[in-house]
This record gives sequence, structure tokens and C-alpha cells, in this order.
Amino acid sequence: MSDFTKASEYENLFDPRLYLETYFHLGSGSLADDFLRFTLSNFHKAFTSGSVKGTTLIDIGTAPSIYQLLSACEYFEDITVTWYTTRELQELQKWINKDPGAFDWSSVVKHVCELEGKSGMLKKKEKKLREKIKQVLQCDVSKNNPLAPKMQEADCLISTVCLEAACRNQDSYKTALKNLSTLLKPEGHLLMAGDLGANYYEVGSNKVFSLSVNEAFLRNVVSESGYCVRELVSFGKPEDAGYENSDYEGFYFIHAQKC
Ligand SMILES: C[S@@+](CC[C@H](N)C(=O)[O-])C[C@H]1O[C@@H](n2cnc3c(N)ncnc32)[C@H](O)[C@@H]1O
Repeated sequence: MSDFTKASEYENLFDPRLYLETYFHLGSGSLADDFLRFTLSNFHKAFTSGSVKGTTLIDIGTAPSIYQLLSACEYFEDITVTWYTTRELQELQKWINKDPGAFDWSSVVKHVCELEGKSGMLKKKEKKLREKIKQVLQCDVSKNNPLAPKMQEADCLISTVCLEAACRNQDSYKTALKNLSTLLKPEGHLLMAGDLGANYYEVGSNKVFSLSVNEAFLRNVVSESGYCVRELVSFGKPEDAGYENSDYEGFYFIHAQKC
């Protein structure tokens, strides 16, 4: 088996619009309600703590989502968003271009505005994020330079639910993390969030691959790939959670710095 998920596999199995409709209406009772509340609150805390500073930020594997950038856009002037498959890019572009057919992120944007004490500022927040997105680049974490042929180093890298999707085994996860470090300035920050213990999640009737990771693995692999772990927090799946569209056990959020 290949070490990395092929783009063609993603194109076939992962319908980006269905993914968004299934998981990203906050408050709809999907398993992602817990994920979004946990992840958005950790991004909010990381940025408001003042420890994650800089001008440039790259989000690895952005498309088709934008929730992971809603706090970051208050702190970074120059944001690069990235995509791996054209279907996902098209969905992201719709939101960037304010296309009437774009996914409606308002439940998620509203939640972040509330975290920031700025209820009712939804439109302003979306406008700010659109203005801060300066580049949309293709990205492949299996490459030594994931943004090739572009070369750039940022103050901060974000990645949500991406390496677990891209990497088919623990060795390739480590390779990907090392590849990502070429995009970070010395002492630059890495913020990642994702599922713990998930082997798959469903998008429609398709089961999409996820590499099952746990906290011990994450701490080790991040440390062994050239980063110092600053914080690793997790959320365990509630016992009464009856979600059947993934076998996840919880979620993680990690803040590390390039050593
Ligand atoms: C579950 S989606 C997550 C998307 C988004 N980051 C989010 O949080 O909703 C997994 C993402 O990993 C991307 N991906 C898979 N293999 C990749 C690779 N080799 N390089 C970069 N991204 C990859 C997919 O294209 C997809 O966008």
C-alpha cells in the first residue's frame, strides 16, 4: 500500500460539499459539534494567550473548510490557504468568492464571534478572513517541499484533520511532519487538531480513511520530527455519544514550535 492517500482516491470518495453539510452545521447534533467546540476554543486560547505571534500563516489542507482560520485571521496579516484536490478547491473558492452557492458557515462563524466577545459581527469576521487570505496554493504533504514549486517559510502553520487523512502509516506521518517543517521559520509555531483513534469517517455512504493516532504517538512523532511540544490537549468521546459515522475515540489539539 502507498504511504500516502492518492489524490484520485480523495476525488472518488470524498465529496467536499457533502462533508461540509454533514459535519459543519454547528448545533445540528453531529459528532463534529464536539470537535468544533473543542478545536475552535483551543485555537482561540492559543492566539489570545499571546504566545503564537507573527505575520505569515499557512494552513495545510484547508479546502474545503475555513473554520480553522476564524481566530487566526485576527492575529495574522498574510494567510496562505491550500488544497489537494480540485473538487475541494472549487468548494473553497466558492466561499472566497462569495458565490451564492457557497457553503453557509454562519453557525460556526457565530460561535467564534461569541468566543471573542463580538456577537453579531459575523459579516465583519468573514470579510476579515477573506481579506487576509493572500494566496491559494496546491499542497502535497508527501513532498519534501509541500508547496513546490513555491518556496516559503511562515511564522505559523495550521493543519486540521489533514495528516490523519494523508498518511497511511506512522512512518509517513513522521515524513509529512518533517516535510511541513521546511515551511516554518525557526521557532515558528505548529497548531494541529484532529481525531484520536479514528480509522474512518463517513461522507455519505463512503467510508474515508483515517490513520488512527493517540496522544503518546503524537507527542513522540512531533518531538522526533524537529518540533518542541508546548501543549497537547485532548477531549474524550462522551460515553453517551451515539454517533455512528466514525469510530473516533476523541480529539486532540497540539501546539508545538520548530526547535
Ligand atoms: C478530512 S479533510 C480535512 C479538511 C480541512 N482541513 C478540515 O479541517 O475540514 C482531509 C484533507 O486532507 C487532504 N489531504 C489528503 N492527502 C493530502 C496530501 N498528500 N497533502 C495535502 N493534503 C492532503 C484532503 O485533500 C482533505 O482536504
